[in-house]
Amino acid sequence: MDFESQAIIKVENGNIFQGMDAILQDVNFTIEQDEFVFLIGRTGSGKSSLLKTLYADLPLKMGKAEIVGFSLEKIKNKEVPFLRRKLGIVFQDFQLFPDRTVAENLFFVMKATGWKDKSKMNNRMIEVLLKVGLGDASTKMPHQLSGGEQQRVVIARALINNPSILLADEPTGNLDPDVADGIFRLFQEINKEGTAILMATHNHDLLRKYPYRVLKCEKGKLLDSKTADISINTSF
Ligand SMILES: Nc1ncnc2c1ncn2[C@@H]1O[C@H](COP(=O)(O)OP(=O)(O)OP(=O)(O)O)[C@@H](O)[C@H]1O
Repeated sequence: MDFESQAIIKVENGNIFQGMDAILQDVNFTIEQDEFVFLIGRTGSGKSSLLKTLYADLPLKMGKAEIVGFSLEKIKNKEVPFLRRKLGIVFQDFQLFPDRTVAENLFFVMKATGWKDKSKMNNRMIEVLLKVGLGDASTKMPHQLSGGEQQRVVIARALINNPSILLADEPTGNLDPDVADGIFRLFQEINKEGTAILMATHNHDLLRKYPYRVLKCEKGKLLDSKTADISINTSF
């Protein structure tokens, strides 16, 4: 039996590019199955670029990275949907379809990721909505929900395929502090149930309140609170 902890993400000497521009160099980190990790750094420092590389929206041109069993330096276009099926992605550019109900939004992702059985789809739709505290929202249109509720639907959608890890880019941005707190607590519950979380955030309050591990993009490097002293009090 293997008693070693299970790495969900392992990046070795990774280089993050936007086109020809090197954004982060010599990136090294591992995230284990049960971890909750904040990703911080000033605006433009490379947080989104790193997350996009992890879900294969940007190519890993140099170095090695493994995520949920896929090697990013080798991944082929046709394999990307299979990678994304194993990830939960909560991103600002992955918003809900405004002209479809909550249920239709969730079914859309299910169909795109290979679900076929209508009654299983219906059960899973109800299950993920209950998990995010929106058991009665399935027939609503996104505009009939508050910002925090819409974000919960986005999280429900990310949970559909039981991902091993959630990648979240500013999931509490644009929300009132109380609502942001509720969304954050939801992420904590999801984490306690065994899903790793990598969350990019500018929210100083969260960082002060919850002493999770921190990865910080700074001057083209990725610092890790496991091995470096990262100040979260300075502006970032
Ligand atoms: N689509 C793109 N094409 C070219 N360059 C880009 C693109 N998106 C981002 N960049 C550049 O890559 C660098 C890192 O941006 P990125 O969005 O990863 O930063 P970030 O830390 O997520 O910022 P923020 O906190 O504002 O979201 C910036 O210099 C940015 O201008």
